[in-house]
Amino acid sequence: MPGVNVNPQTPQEKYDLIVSGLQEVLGADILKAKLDKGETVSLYWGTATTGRPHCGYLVPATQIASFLQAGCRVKVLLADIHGFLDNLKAPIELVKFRAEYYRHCITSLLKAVGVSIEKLEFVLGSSYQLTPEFNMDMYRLHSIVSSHDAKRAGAEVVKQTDSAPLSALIYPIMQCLDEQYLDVDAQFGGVDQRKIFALAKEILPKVGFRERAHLMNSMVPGLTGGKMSSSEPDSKIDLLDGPEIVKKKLKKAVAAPKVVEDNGVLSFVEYVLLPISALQTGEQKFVVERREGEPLVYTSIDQMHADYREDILSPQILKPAVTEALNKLLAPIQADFQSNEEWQKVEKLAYPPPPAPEKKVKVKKDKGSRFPGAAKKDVVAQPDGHVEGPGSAEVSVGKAEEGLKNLEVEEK
Ligand SMILES: N[C@@H](Cc1ccc(O)cc1)C(=O)O
Repeated sequence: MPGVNVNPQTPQEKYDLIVSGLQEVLGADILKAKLDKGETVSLYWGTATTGRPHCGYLVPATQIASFLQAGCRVKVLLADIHGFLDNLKAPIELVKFRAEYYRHCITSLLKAVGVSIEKLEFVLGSSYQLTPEFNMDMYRLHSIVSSHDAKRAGAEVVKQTDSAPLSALIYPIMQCLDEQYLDVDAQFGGVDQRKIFALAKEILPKVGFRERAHLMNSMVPGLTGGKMSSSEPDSKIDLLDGPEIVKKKLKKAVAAPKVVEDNGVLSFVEYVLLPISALQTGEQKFVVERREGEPLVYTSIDQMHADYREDILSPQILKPAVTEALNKLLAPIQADFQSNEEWQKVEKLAYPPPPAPEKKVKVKKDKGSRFPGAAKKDVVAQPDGHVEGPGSAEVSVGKAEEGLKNLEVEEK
């Protein structure tokens, strides 16, 4: 956001701050018209509550910080039903705990990037998406959108398979309708949401609702290289990862020397660290210490790219600087977590540990299990809970650990 006024007064300055750092804006006139009338722009960002929020969430959080600084009213949609539609195997109660976990994470995350969270409102999807009104409007939209168009809209967002469940078609339409029900002027999301945004722009007016603006940020490569994926623990840095883990993960991060394209570490500086510095101090600044010589002081990403291409700024000196800055951002989040029992409790409920792995044990003594004739034989506790052993029928005895309750065993 070089040259952007972070304390905007005029409509133009406000507009410039809102769109700074974005890759694409659809319906700019909608925003400008509001600003010109001296009115407050309201917008929302939705997140489906699935895997644990990781450091990649700092990117939208930083953008939201800019929106708030520009005077916008911001809603964060905790899209629990979308989380369910996206992963039908996750029971709905789990998705709700996840929504609660997300609320804690995002609140703390926004505080960490310097946003005063009073200006922000969280909305739980299921709080209005289950009402008769919303559902009737869904049916109206279903009647005017072809399954082909619904499928295409979700192509980059919803899991695609040959015989996708109907939920994959409902998801994008529901996201379109959220704009109406959240009563906002604009929706913000990654460019991966573009096709859903385009569908919303097309279909809302057809059922008598107003067309919204759409703000998109680029898909920022994951900090550790490649795509950040919630399902691969090492590919992302969890918000609760302590300083040593962050250091280790960043050390392993892919950041080829001299290559600025698809460089997750540099992108993190560009989309998170520099904008945060600008919002907090009025100027973009990032300092890289060197073992010899003066520290390198950067005030724009272009300077950093130029030095990186020349290897003046090497991954070896960049990574420790980013590690330190990231740990500084994460420290207050982790302190919040440590001091918030409710958050800790909900974490356990939202992400229960995976079932105990298969365990081979030798039974020393059977103190009355429901496992006839198990004593002194080799038994295997299966992850799904039943215990198998030679000469025995499979007996289901609950979780693996549970199944061993009455057996005095020797680990093999
Ligand atoms: N589609 C968004 C989540 C979302 C859900 C509903 C919305 O209304 C907005 C956004 C994602 O990929 O994470």
